[in-house]
Amino acid sequence: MSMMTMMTMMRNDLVVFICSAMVLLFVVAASSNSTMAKTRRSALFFKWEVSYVFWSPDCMEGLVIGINGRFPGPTIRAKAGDTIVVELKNTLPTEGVVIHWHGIRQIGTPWADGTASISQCAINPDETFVYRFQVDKAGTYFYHGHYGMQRAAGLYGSLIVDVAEGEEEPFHYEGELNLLLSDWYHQNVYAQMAGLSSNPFRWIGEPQTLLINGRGQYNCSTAEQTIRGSGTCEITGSQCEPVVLQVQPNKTYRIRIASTTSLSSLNLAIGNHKMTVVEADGNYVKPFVVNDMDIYSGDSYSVLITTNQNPSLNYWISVGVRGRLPKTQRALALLNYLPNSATNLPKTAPPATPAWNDYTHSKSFTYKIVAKEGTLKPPVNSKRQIALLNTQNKINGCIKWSINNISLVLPPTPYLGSMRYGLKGAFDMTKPPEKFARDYDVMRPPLNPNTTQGSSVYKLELNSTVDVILQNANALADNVSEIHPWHLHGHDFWVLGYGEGRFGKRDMAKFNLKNPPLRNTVVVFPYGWTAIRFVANNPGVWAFHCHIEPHLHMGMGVVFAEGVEFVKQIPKEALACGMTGQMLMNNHL
Ligand SMILES: O=C1O[C@H]([C@@H](O)CO)C(O)=C1O
Repeated sequence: MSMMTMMTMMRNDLVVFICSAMVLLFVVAASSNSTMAKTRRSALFFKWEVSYVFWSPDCMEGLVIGINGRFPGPTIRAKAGDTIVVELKNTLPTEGVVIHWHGIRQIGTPWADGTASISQCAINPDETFVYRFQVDKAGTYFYHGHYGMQRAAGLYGSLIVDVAEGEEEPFHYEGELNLLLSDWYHQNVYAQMAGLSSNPFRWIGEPQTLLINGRGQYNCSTAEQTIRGSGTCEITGSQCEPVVLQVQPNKTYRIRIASTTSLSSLNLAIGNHKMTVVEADGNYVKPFVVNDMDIYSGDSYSVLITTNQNPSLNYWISVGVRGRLPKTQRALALLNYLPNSATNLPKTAPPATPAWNDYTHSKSFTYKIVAKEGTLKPPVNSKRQIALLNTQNKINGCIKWSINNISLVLPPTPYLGSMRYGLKGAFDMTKPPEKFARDYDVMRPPLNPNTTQGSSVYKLELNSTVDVILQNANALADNVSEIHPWHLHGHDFWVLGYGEGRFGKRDMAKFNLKNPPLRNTVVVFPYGWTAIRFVANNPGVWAFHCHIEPHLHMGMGVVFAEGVEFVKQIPKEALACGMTGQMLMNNHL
């Protein structure tokens, strides 16, 4: 099919749907065959425009990157097996954009992963790109910008996938609530990026505000007063109005929680209510009960709560910072037992966030996460073990993060196109290191802080089982080692284990092969290691990186690729830049 025909078809499809509504949602039954009645597949169409919007996420006006004039972006709700089609128009005046569908594996559609320089060319201003992919697995997901630091600029929203028609979740609930957590900076991301690349280095610092569903309250006296409406900010009816979750007494609710923070690791607790964790990153876990939970950037969870407390009261939902000395006021939302008024404030103070450096507490939560019975088990052996040491380093006096002494810089031609068409020189073709020096002391700052930059790729044998050991270390300053949540694109992985200090061969004996949780994001604790296993069975090129936005910007990531020769139907729009763009101009693709 020619490019023109394809574009015309796409346009014709959409012409039918264009109407005055900003977001169009059409459900098209794709199969009504009787044998498939239970697994009816639908296509859901969305028409989005990305633009700058003046918004007051925390009662202070700033500029966000919004979708269809709103922040956060619209929630997508689909059923497992559905195809999502997002026609994304970039109306940012002078910069490109892409959207990553976090947690969706993009099986067979690696070009729709939404990673600039990896899966596609950034969409130019005034141009449109059509993402078309299947959501194959029920769960709690989200989407976000994956170009520069556009996620931190507010380009994100929820993506919720229900079980396929006729199927049931393995737990029962009567109502559902959704909390998309994020952090917010008053400094714009362009100034943040410039600071991160400057010498002397300018760190972004802690966020001004934590947001719940895009709402927070900066400098509004105390958040408690804010909810009461007696703070220093004008709250009522505004964009920063606190979130109120309405519930009926004596029912079970599923709360979906996801974090798309730029920096902060979070802890969430609900006054008087225990939470039963049942899902993590779109995979069921063996249910366990907690009073509070940690959520790292890139994580998503579902918890069940039962509204069995005193029905004449309302309760606080409190979100605070973990792992870094908190300078940001905790965020509060209200669990509002109906028919109580939401102005009826809880009698007790919001639940306290555990001490920021109480890692024992964090570890005890993380270690409780194991797979629900019946979850796919990992292969017993792996074919290859890649050890990735993260260090904080310097290049020409600028601070970087490196993996095995390479700080990731992305090439101008997206890998997917350059590898698919075998273009030489599109990126650094040397093999990146699989190990780090035996005598590297992870407990001390690097002896030689200088590092190198690179764009090399870990090529994985298609369908092979790969183990990755994420090894944390001391940063540049003495006695500092930070939390890093690592996110893998294109796959779920099993978390085989965690440990303290430097990983050694003996630690393999302790790998959990019985019920390791399947996830797409996992934390590496300070001075610790985390081991994961996955099967490289999804042809494409996939980022694996720290989900802390400034850390990725400073080079904290690697690129995996498998079976790229089998990738089909990369839309030309995904290739229209760099060397693949030149080939298109010369009619060679
Ligand atoms: O990447 C980072 O840089 C700063 C600090 O290490 C240097 O100023 C910080 O806290 C980070 O997480």
